[in-house]
Amino acid sequence: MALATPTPTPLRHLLAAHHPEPAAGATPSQLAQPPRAFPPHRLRSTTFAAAPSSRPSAVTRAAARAAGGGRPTVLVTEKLGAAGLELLRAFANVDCAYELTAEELRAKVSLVDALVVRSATRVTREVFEAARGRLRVVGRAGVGIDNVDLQAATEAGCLVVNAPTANTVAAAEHAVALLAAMARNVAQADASLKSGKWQRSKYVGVSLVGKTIAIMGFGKVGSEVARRAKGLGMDVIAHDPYAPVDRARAIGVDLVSFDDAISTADFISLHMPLTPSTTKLFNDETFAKMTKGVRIINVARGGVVDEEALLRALDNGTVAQAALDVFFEEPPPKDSKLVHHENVTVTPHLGASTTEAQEGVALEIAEAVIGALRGELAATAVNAPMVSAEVLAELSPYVILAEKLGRLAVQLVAGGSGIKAVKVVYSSARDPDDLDTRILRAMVTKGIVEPISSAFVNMVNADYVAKQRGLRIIEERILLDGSPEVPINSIQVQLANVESKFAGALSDDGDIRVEGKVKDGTPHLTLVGPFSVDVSLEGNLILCRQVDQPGIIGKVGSILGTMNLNVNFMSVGRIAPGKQAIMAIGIDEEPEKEALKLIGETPSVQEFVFLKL
Ligand SMILES: NC(=O)c1ccc[n+]([C@@H]2O[C@H](COP(=O)([O-])OP(=O)(O)OC[C@H]3O[C@@H](n4cnc5c(N)ncnc54)[C@H](O)[C@@H]3O)[C@@H](O)[C@H]2O)c1
Ligand SMILES: O=C(O)[C@H](O)COP(=O)(O)O
Repeated sequence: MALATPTPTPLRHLLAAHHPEPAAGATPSQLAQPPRAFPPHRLRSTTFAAAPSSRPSAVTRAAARAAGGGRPTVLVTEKLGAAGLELLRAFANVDCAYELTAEELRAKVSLVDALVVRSATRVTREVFEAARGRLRVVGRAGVGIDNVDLQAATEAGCLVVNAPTANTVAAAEHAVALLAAMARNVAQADASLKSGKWQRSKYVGVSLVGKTIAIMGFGKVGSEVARRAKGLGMDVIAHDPYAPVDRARAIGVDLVSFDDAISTADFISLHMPLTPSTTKLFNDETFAKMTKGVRIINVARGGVVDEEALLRALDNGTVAQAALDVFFEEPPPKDSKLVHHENVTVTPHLGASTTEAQEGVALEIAEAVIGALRGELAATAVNAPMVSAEVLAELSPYVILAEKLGRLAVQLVAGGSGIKAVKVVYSSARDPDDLDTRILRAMVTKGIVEPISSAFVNMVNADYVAKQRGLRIIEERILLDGSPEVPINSIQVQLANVESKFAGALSDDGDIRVEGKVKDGTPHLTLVGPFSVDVSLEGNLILCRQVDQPGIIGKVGSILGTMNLNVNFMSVGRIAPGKQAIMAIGIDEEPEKEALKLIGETPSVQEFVFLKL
C-alpha cells in the first residue's frame, strides 16, 4: 500500500479556465436547470447554440495554446506604456491591435486569454460571448470601468482588473490645469493670439484665491484635487455619500450635502465614477440650483453631465464657464456646440495622459493581468471578492478540500434528484470576522456544479452560477474552543432533500453529509454520513458499506491488487463493533468495470460507490 503524497496547493483553479469533463455517470438533471443568460456551455452566443460543433473544447483551447508555445495570448487594443508591454511580452504572446472596430474585436477575442484596454474600447456582452469562454481576464489600464460590461464578464467567469492608482495624480493635475486655464482663459487667449489678435481686455479672468470649490466625489482623484486647491488658497468643500468624514477632515475639507455643495460653490469639480446613479446627475434641475456664474470642471466622465442641459446653462449664464476633458460620446461629434462654445475649454480625455502615469498604469495593469493569468487573485479585481495574498495562502489547502467535498457530495446524489440547497458548515476556533469563507463557498459550488454540468465555475462567477441554477448555498459556523491559529478545523458539506446512490452517506437527518479536514497540508475525508473515516482526498475513492467483520478488507484489497490498482489510503469507519461499517479506499487509477463488479459481488458488501475526486 503506497503512502499518500501531499497534494500541491495551487490557487490556479480559483480563476483558471480549465474545465474538467463531467464525472462518469453523473447526470445534469441532478441540478435544477434554471433559465440562463448564456445557452448551455461556459459562454455561448446564438451562433454557438445553432452550431455547437464550433464551440472550442478544452482540447482545442489547449491546442491553440500549444501552437503559441504554451504561452497565453494577450490582446492590447490601446496604446500602453512600454515597460508594461515589455512585462507582458516576457510572459505572454502580445498582440497589439489598435483602433479595432467592434466586429474586429469580436473576431480576435476568441483567440486570446487576456484583453488589455483603456477607456476607448467597449468591452460589451457581445465581446464576452464572442470570446467563447477562452477570455479569462480583462485588464483596464486605468480607473474607470464603465466601458466594460461587468455583469457579462462575471457571468462568463472572466476576471476584470483595473489599475486604480497610477493615474490619480495625473488626473488631479489635469483638473487643476483646467481649473486655472479656464479661470484665466488660457486656451481662448492662446488661440486668439495665434490668429494674429491682441485682445487683453477680452480675456480678463477670475481669481481662484478665496473662492469656494466643491469637489464632487471625494475619492483618490477628488482628494488630490482638494489638496492642490487648498494650496491655491481656495475654500474646499466636498460631496461624497460614501467618503469617510475623518479622511476629509484630515485635509481640512468639509463633507456637505449635494445641494449644499452645488449651491455654494464658485467652482465645481467632478470626480465621481459613471454609474447608473451618477448618469446625468448634472442636469437642468441641478444646474438651476447652482450659484449664477459657477464654473465647472469635468475630468470624470462625460456621462455624469447632461450635455444638452450644460449647453443651455452656458447660454443662459447659469454656468459661466466649463472645462471638459471627457464627453458623453468620445470623440464628440465634430460639430458639437459644447466643444465649440466660446466659454468652454476642452481637452481630448487627457487626464491620465502623462508619461509617468502611462508607464505606471501599464506596469500596474501588466502585473495584475499576469497574476490573474497565473491563477492568482488580483488585489485590483473589480468583479471578484478581493482576498489578500496572506488569506489566500493560509486558506489554500482548505480551498482544495472545499472543492473536493463538493465533488464528492454531488457524486453521491442519485440521478434525477434536484439539488436545491447546500449547507456548508465550518468548525473553527477563529472569530467569524477573521475567517473569510467566500473562496471556500465558491469552491464548494465549483465542486458541486462542474461534475454534473457544462458550467465553468471560478471565484468570479460562483455565486452567479449558483443563483442561476437555483442552488442555495447556506453557510454555518461552529465556534470551537481552542487556538485560532488553525483557520478551520473541519468543513462539512450537506445536501438536503436528495436521494443518495450510497445510503451510507446519509446522516441521521437524511442529508448527504461529507466532512473533511486538512492534515499536514493535505485534505482528508473524515466523515461520510454517520461514519468516521480518514482518507486522503487524492485520485479516486471507493466507498463500501458492509457489516463489520474480519476478512473484508483483505478480500476487497486483493481484488484491487489483482487488478493492479494501487491503493493509496484505506480507512474503515464503523458505528460499533459488528455493526454497520464503511470502508473508504483511495486508489490512484480509475478501476475497470470488472473490478467494481467483483467488489459489488463480495459477500457482506451491501453497497459501494466509485467517486472521482
Ligand atoms: N479624465 C481622465 O483621464 C480620468 C483619469 C482618472 C480617473 N477618471 C475618472 O475619475 C473617476 C474617479 O477616479 P478615482 O480614482 O478618484 O476613483 P475613486 O473610486 O477613488 O473615487 C470615486 C469617488 O466617487 C464617489 N462617489 C460615488 N458615487 C458618488 C455620487 N453619487 N456622488 C458623489 N460621489 C460619489 C465614491 O464614493 C468615491 O469616493 C473615475 O471613475 C474615472 O471615471 C478620469
Ligand atoms: O478612468 C481612467 O483611468 C481615465 O479615464 C483614463 O482613461 P484612458 O486610459 O483612456 O486615458
